Amino acid sequence: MSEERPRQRTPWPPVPTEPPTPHAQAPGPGTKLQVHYDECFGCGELDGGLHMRSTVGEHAHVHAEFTVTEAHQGAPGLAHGGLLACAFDEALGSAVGNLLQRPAVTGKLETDFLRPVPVGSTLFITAKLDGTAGRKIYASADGRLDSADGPIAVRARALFVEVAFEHFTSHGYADAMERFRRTRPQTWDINP
Ligand SMILES: CCCCCCCCCCCCCC(=O)SCCNC(=O)CCNC(=O)[C@H](O)C(C)(C)COP(=O)(O)OP(=O)(O)OC[C@H]1O[C@@H](n2cnc3c(N)ncnc32)[C@H](O)[C@@H]1OP(=O)(O)O
Repeated sequence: MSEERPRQRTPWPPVPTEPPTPHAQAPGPGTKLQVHYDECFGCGELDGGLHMRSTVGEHAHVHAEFTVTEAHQGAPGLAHGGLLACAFDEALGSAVGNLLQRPAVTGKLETDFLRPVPVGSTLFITAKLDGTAGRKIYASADGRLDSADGPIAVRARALFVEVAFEHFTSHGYADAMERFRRTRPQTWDINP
């Protein structure tokens, strides 16, 4: 189960990109990121949610931790892969949204599950921005077992696509922007 084991991987990002430039008002290293929406399954306050919290690291990285509980099992004593993918979606989305301050949704999310993740373990996830190409934002993340320098258990790569705020109001709740602002008043006053 060495993390050096070669795996067939396609080039990433898959298209030519610009370097990702954090927004001038992006939170700096050490900032503990706020919940972006209090009913979010990943970071919100919902019973049964993942309750993930993220912190901005150096070099436009975002660090998140996800502790696997009995409520997250797939096989006995082991995390469900789909739930792990969800934790990565949250960490990657948090990096994209907070560092670029651009509203974006996940268009594609790819995960490599390299090691089993047992109940009681904590995944230390580091997400980073890899490049942008117009509305397309590429990001990737590693999840290490039980410490920031533990073995990599899960890797993920994602494409986020920037959307207008109308994406949320026309496909979700009509009052989506009020709901976002109720949780984080200033963030959603930015112009996309
Ligand atoms: C702002 C402050 C934020 C604060 C913090 C926030 C934290 C958030 C944390 C939350 C975390 C949780 C986050 C969540 O859970 S987000 C929820 C899960 N995601 C969704 O619901 C998204 C559903 N999909 C859509 O709405 C549309 O399909 C989108 C908007 C994605 C694109 O439809 P649209 O009609 O608008 O655009 P387009 O189709 O012309 O595509 C545009 C470009 O993208 C390329 N493309 C698209 N899809 C794929 C694909 N699968 N593989 C490869 N490429 C793909 C496409 O080829 C094109 O490229 P090009 O031809 O231009 O070269």
